[in-house]
Amino acid sequence: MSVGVVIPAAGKGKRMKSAVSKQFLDLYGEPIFIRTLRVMTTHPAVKHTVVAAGRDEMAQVESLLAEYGLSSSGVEVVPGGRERQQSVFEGLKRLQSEWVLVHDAVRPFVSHERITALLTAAQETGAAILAVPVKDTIKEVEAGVVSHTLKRSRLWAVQTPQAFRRDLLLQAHQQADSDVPATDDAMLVEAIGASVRIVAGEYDNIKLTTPEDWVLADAIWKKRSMEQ
Ligand SMILES: Nc1ccn([C@@H]2O[C@H](COP(=O)(O)OP(=O)(O)OP(=O)(O)O)[C@@H](O)[C@H]2O)c(=O)n1
Ligand SMILES: C[C@](O)(CO)[C@H](O)COP(=O)(O)O
Repeated sequence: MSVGVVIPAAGKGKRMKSAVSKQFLDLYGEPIFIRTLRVMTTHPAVKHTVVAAGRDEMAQVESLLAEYGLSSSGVEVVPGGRERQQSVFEGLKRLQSEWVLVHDAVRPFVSHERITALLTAAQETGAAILAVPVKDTIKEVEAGVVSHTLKRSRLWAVQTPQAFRRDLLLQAHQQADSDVPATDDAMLVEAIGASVRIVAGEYDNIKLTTPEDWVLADAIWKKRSMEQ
């Protein structure tokens, strides 16, 4: 199975409120995105990885790839876009593999076991995503008032990686409605009528987004260290 990876890493991390873009923040001795790349590039199915970096951060990414020994791991850097969707599209255009994984640079805790399960599921319908059942009750709100309570048993919190047949994802990006930025790639594939398979993720496959997430990251890191 030939798999290429797109790592969108061109965000500014506004919600993290950090001095530097959060993907560069240190996570126990290595930048977050380096830890994420190490997981993805060491999966046996992965042959080529493209990092979509901020235009003003490309040299920094290239330098860190060299510093942490990832330059010769089939990792290429391209300029990302103003929205995550554009960054993914730029990376996707560089891949030739039959299958593609799209994975946030700031999700360093995904496991090879879940990546393998995701790739297996994707081969059934051409698209599969990791997700976990929602634990809280979710409500729609309009003008500060609840307008609708969603049926929790049908709700999943979506993660990455997301796996697709490359030609399907390329078609989805090419046909995307640019007026409605997609917050994940599955949304684009759904929009062209493809079935997206849900694969059980892990609750510790968190996306580092706000300062509070560091507490979680620390606990996950310590738990993993004790298990080794
Ligand atoms: N124009 C963008 C925006 C986001 N991303 C990437 O998409 C992933 C998930 O996005 P998110 O967590 O929202 O990161 P930011 O956009 O940086 O965060 P914020 O919304 O708080 O600014 C991150 O790896 C981020 O670097 C990207 O490649 N290009
Ligand atoms: C793709 C994603 O991680 C799935 O939950 C999420 O939609 C990314 O959102 P962000 O605002 O770009 O972090």
